[in-house]
Amino acid sequence: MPGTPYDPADDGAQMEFDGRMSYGDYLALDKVLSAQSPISSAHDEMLFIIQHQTSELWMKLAIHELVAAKGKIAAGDLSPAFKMLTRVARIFEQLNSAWQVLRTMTPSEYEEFRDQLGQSSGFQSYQYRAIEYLAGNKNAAMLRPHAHIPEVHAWLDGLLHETSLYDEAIRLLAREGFAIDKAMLERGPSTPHEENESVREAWLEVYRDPRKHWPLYELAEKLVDFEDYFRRWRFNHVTTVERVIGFKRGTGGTSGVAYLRRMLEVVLFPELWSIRADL
Ligand code: HEM
Ligand SMILES: N[C@@H](CC(=O)c1ccccc1NC=O)C(=O)O
Repeated sequence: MPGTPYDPADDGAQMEFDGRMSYGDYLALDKVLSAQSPISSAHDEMLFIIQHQTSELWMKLAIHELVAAKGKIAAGDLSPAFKMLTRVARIFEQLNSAWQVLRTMTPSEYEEFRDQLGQSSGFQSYQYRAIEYLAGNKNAAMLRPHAHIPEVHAWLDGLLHETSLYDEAIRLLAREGFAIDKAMLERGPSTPHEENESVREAWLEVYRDPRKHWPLYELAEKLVDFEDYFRRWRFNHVTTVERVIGFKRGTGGTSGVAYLRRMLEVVLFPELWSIRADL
């Protein structure tokens, strides 16, 4: 009715929360929204903090999905693993779009607070390292920046020594009857996977007759999708870094863009890429 302000309570909206769980209670918004504490007076520092915090939240979900997907592959229960891996790819798609927000920050704006960051850097993101370990990019040297937080170090060390998502896919190939080298199956999982002929042969067979091996074929494509989006994340990162700090050294102590370009060469699932030339 004109002139009468609408009151959603008339429609049944709950308006009182004494003793009842509210939206903010459930989501612990008191904690989440009080965790942004800029250390400078630069306007863009809030953007920088929120960009990283939201990335870390999405990474938390990606880890949750990757751990579960690995378990499902190990159990031979592929359908739920497919859903989880699709979700991980979508998370990376989301993180890839998010760079557009950060890119609105110019070098001059970043320089207003960069010095205050000290030696902190995304290089020390333990969730990022966890994702790399889960995917199979195992490098024990990356544990060192976490020695000062024993629980985090122990968690990452555990992931370093556990099988990766790809190790589990290869074990599944063996269980499905493909002739996978024994050494491949028995290797300690704390070193990075290196391209292996028996694994290549197995995936080739899968791709040459998808209908016969549909679940493995679908698994392979989910893995490729994940790696595809992950590569795009690395590329977006290095391009944003070049745009914002050029070829300056990183606060984490690395050469910066040169280091990140080197990381673009990482291949998580080499056989799944190399067989494409033979199909
Ligand atoms: C203006 C924005 C950014 C700049 C200038 C920047 C710069 C850098 C640089 C130079 C490095 C190399 C390590 C070092 O510091 O020496 C690095 C690593 C890293 N950054 Fe960023 N970064 C930015 C935004 C982000 C964002 C939004 C994230 C998301 C969480 C992120 C995550 C990482 C990760 C995970 C690494 C380690 C990569 C690896 O070791 O492969 N960075 N960053
Ligand atoms: N490595 C960046 C600093 C940086 O980007 C950063 C610093 C603290 C927390 C997160 C960061 N993001 C990604 O590396 C730089 O060299 O400017």
